[in-house]
Amino acid sequence: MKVLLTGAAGFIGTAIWTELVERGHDVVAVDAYIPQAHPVDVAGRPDVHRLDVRRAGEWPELLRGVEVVCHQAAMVGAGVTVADLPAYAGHNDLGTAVLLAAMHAAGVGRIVLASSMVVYGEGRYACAAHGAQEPGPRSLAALEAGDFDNHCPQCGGGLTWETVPERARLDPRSSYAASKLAQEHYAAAWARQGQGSAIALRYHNVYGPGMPRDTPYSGVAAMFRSSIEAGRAPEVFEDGAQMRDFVHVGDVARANAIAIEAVLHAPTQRFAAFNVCSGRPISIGDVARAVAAGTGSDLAPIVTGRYRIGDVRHIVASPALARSELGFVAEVDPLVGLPRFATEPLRA
Ligand SMILES: O=c1ccn([C@@H]2O[C@H](COP(=O)(O)OP(=O)(O)O[C@H]3O[C@H](CO)[C@@H](O)[C@H](O)[C@H]3O)[C@@H](O)[C@H]2O)c(=O)[nH]1
Repeated sequence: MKVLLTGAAGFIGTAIWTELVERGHDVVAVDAYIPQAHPVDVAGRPDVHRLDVRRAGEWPELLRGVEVVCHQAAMVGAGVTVADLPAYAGHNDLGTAVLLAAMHAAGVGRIVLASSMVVYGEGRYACAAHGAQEPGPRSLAALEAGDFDNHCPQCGGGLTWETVPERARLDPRSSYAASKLAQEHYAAAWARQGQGSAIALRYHNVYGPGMPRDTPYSGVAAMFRSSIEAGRAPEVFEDGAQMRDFVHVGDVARANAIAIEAVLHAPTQRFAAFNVCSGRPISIGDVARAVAAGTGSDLAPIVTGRYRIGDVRHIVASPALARSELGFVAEVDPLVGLPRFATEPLRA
């Protein structure tokens, strides 16, 4: 199958590219031009077509004969400042819209889109007395007082977290999250109007070799190992009990390959979203301990009680729909993958 892969030179794109080639697919590798804090250097890579993702004129030639597009190119991270808003909208929203229009014009009707768990906002919660709850953002006063947990809006009591299914309420809370949800909406509209079919893969916390090193936009696992390499103990925010799902980049690549094969045979006018996660929830404190153990360092993680405004408390995916509909099950347990990640090469 001929697949056009955008973001091919990035951390996740590189892993997908390898997986697709191993499966015998013909890959048109594109590095969509996204000037950001940590640009991917494709100088000296004639196998990667470099273009500005927002420029329509460059797509028709590349899309010739393509059956499925795998769209990974995006500006990532949580949105560090308000000044980032136009960059997220330009590269993620407009970039995707331009690509979808070009696909329609070229008669390419299948797309797999990289989305994110950030479209959910907070995870899912239940109160023992009042059942399912959707807490709003945590107040600054509560965070300042070291009260990191969400509370039941009805009784103020504690909430237990639950895994988030794809049908959960969508509540994007950052510029990045807004742009990821917009990408999903554009893909759904394109599928309906243009007789296409789209699958969005909502990645949870992805880690693995080639991950960008310590930048404001990189994930916490890379930050923890960078701290240790610099001789500093990893700093765990809040109380370290916040829960996430850490999924290995190799599993993410496999999920994309499976989705590409599935979307080719999916009915037209269909949009479907799937969580891509390990299915093995882990606390951030345990992530820090797993990475520290893998480095062999005796620098124990420090729980600082510091916090980031806008962080959600717990966000843990349900892997059930991806398993039942796509047949995707992650292989790498974070308790094995994170210590191993501690000594794998990172991207500068
Ligand atoms: O030095 C640090 C940095 C972060 N954290 C905590 O670690 C957790 C995870 O943080 P992070 O790795 O930044 O991921 P998330 O906040 O879960 O996810 C956001 O940040 C990721 C990295 O940019 C993006 O991939 C996601 O889409 C985006 O939602 C949060 O509770 C942070 O407070 C620490 O304890 N210490």
